[in-house]
Amino acid sequence: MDCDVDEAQSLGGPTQAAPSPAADCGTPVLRVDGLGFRYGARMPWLFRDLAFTVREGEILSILGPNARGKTTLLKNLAGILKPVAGSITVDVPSSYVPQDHGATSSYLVEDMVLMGRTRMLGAFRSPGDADREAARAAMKRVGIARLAGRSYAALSGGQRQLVLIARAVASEARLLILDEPASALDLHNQARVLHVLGELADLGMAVVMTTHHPDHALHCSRNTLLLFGEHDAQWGATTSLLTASTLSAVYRLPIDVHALSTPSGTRWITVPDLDGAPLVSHIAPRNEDDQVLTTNTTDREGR
Ligand SMILES: Nc1ncnc2c1ncn2[C@@H]1O[C@H](COP(=O)(O)OP(=O)(O)OP(=O)(O)O)[C@@H](O)[C@H]1O
Repeated sequence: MDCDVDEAQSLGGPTQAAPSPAADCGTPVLRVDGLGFRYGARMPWLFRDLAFTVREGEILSILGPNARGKTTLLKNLAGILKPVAGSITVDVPSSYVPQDHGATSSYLVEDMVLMGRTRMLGAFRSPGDADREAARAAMKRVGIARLAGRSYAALSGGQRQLVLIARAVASEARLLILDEPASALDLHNQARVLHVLGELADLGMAVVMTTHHPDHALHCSRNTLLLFGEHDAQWGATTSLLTASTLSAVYRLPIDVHALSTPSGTRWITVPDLDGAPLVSHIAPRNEDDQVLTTNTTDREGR
């Protein structure tokens, strides 16, 4: 089979040109072209001219500092926000799992997961045995079968996160869009969720997820999108993109990347120097202090 190799996409960068995205034979299910967004005409652009592709069976990680627009990008991909520029093409049913776990619902967990079947049922059909079985299978896959009879509102934040992931799995979407799916989870459940996402990808599902864990991206994502400002985004093969120098520049913190040889292959781990954090806040976007990030800022007018 012939494999298309996508063009490398680099919108400037902290240290180097973006490496090419990894080649893949899967069919593209999500195509983003020239995407730009800002929350109002007088607001700064969060990102501009983004272009990337996600294929069936691929997990794309989106990384970047706080407030750089990762959630906003996911909301664009999920159709919750309308792009201000450019286009998004989604060729398969998708399901969005938000970062917020606000629990106002008094539904049982099994009913929450069953809601994932709504797209298949349409407006007027009640769930049948097959739908209940799909919901049960999704809960089992995510490891929350024992929570089925519990009230969703009475769960911990991490448990609710797993329920929402199970609901997305039950929906049989072919593209999962997940906002920090491991953020509220303990180490065991982080590993579990990454494992489940890997299994789903093996079955041909495409996954787009944001994460603050470079290790998670290195573990499971062929390609990564680094988002750190209007003029600074890179899309490329994860192991080539997430180097010590790039991560250190993006997060403004000395970060080492180590390769560990394990029986199942090379594992990459990132080690931040927690004493190396500058005293200035890293949260405020695009102020004068942020210039340290943009050592290789591209002149957008020249493109
Ligand atoms: N509805 C909104 N109206 C105006 N500005 C918004 C709105 N939602 C988010 N923002 C702003 O857009 C910027 C990007 O927010 P977003 O939540 O997309 O960032 P993020 O990269 O996901 O952040 P984090 O890593 O902290 O979750 C922030 O400065 C935020 O305050």
